[in-house]
Amino acid sequence: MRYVSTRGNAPVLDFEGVTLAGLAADGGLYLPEQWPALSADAIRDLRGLTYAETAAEVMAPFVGDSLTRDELTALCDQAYGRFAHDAVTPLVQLDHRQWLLELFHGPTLAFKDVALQLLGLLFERFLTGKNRHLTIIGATSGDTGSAAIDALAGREHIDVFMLHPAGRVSDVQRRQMTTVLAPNIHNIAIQGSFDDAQAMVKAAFNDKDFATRFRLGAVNSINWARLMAQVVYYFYAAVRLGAPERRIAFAVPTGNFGDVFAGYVAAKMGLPIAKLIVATNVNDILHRALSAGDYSVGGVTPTPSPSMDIQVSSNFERLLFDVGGRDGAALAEQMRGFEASKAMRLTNAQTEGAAALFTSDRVDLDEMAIAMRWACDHAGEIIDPHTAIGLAAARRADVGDAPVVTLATAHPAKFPDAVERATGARPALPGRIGDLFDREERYTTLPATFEAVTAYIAERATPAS
Ligand SMILES: Cc1ncc(COP(=O)(O)O)c(C=O)c1O
Ligand SMILES: N[C@@H](CCOP(=O)(O)O)C(=O)O
Repeated sequence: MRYVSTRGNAPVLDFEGVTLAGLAADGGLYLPEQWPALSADAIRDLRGLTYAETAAEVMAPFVGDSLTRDELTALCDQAYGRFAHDAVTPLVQLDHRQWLLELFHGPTLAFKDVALQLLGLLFERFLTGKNRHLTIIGATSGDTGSAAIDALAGREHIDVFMLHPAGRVSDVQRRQMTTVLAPNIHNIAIQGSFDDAQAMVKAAFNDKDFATRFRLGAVNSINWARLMAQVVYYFYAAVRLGAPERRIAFAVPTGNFGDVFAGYVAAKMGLPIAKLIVATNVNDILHRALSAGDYSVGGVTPTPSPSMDIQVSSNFERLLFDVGGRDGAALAEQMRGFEASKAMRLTNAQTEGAAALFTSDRVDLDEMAIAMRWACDHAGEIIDPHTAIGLAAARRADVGDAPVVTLATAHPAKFPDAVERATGARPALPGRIGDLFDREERYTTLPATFEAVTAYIAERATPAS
């Protein structure tokens, strides 16, 4: 499998190359040159497989010859062996039409573990014995950070510098990151928003001297391997609900457009998806883009679903490239315009291409709380604020008679205050992190400037040999 950049001007790489590269050298994002297809028979054959077996089947075409099939199977067994539920990502039925896909049974209680447990192992496999070191620079609005830190703490060939927006993640999310005291983990609270942090990560990759000096790598969903691993649970859920004979709709609480783009990839591979429902909170740039073609950045409003308080959505670029005809030069021009003015109109091809599969919705605070109460009163399920945004959109979407699966992206105990406000129930942390609030925290606060952050990293990171 070969991977190309959305901006058309970076080296074509294989799976190992793309996993280690993160952002493409031309500032774009990597995608497979062609979408691999799974036939209806191949999808039917996924029935009855375990999650790890499904993962190896679905990911094999993307991995190509970068790993043997036995190696891929062993990595999947290891990655998903740490999940606290036998099904890894179990389905829960809410009523005759609505389902939840619980993606939060991994070590840090959010869907990010599904990809990052595997990515940690892939990094190790590709770096070991090659005398190579990777400096990870990541941005988090709360969940990617803890999942990446859990997956990479103590690994020999990797340093992690994780930027989170100071005061804008929940206490549980912050402590899941800052109480990991391994010497290769460096937590930085920046005095700005998640968008500022993400912009700094991209600027570091685009600073060729810095990126080469420290051999930068990515754990955010700019890294293709993240998305590849997330494609799996769409197949896993859909075959359990009757695919390929039945079409399934998915409602996805969305921020950086990674999770829902993985659903798009599943559809491109042949999974019969009725609709992908993009659910945003009041930071609604993606809803405006998909419903009216208007991708223009407003200010970020802090909400009880902080992981989705995002304006500039990395993976939207991947969709615009794919539905817009895969013209890297034209997209590079469009993205340059966006980066300069913080606004762009989608082309007709992009709007129409997206409308074939996506619909979108914006969910405000009251609607979110109502969805939380409905899940609790109607089905006895306590859900987190992000999942509630997905569920609110799922319940009012028009998808014909397709079952609707809302991705339950985080455990409610990560956001106890918001859950308690809406439902009156205060979810407890699972026993394995029950002592989180007794642990020592360590992090550094820095201004949200590229100079401050890169100077801090340069003093501590291992230069490429
Ligand atoms: C709990 C939770 N839900 C939803 C999202 C949105 O996912 P994505 O950024 O892939 O759109 C995030 C952050 O990414 C998250 O942490
Ligand atoms: N919501 C995310 C933001 C980063 O998204 P990513 O999927 O690109 O890593 C978070 O929790 O950090």
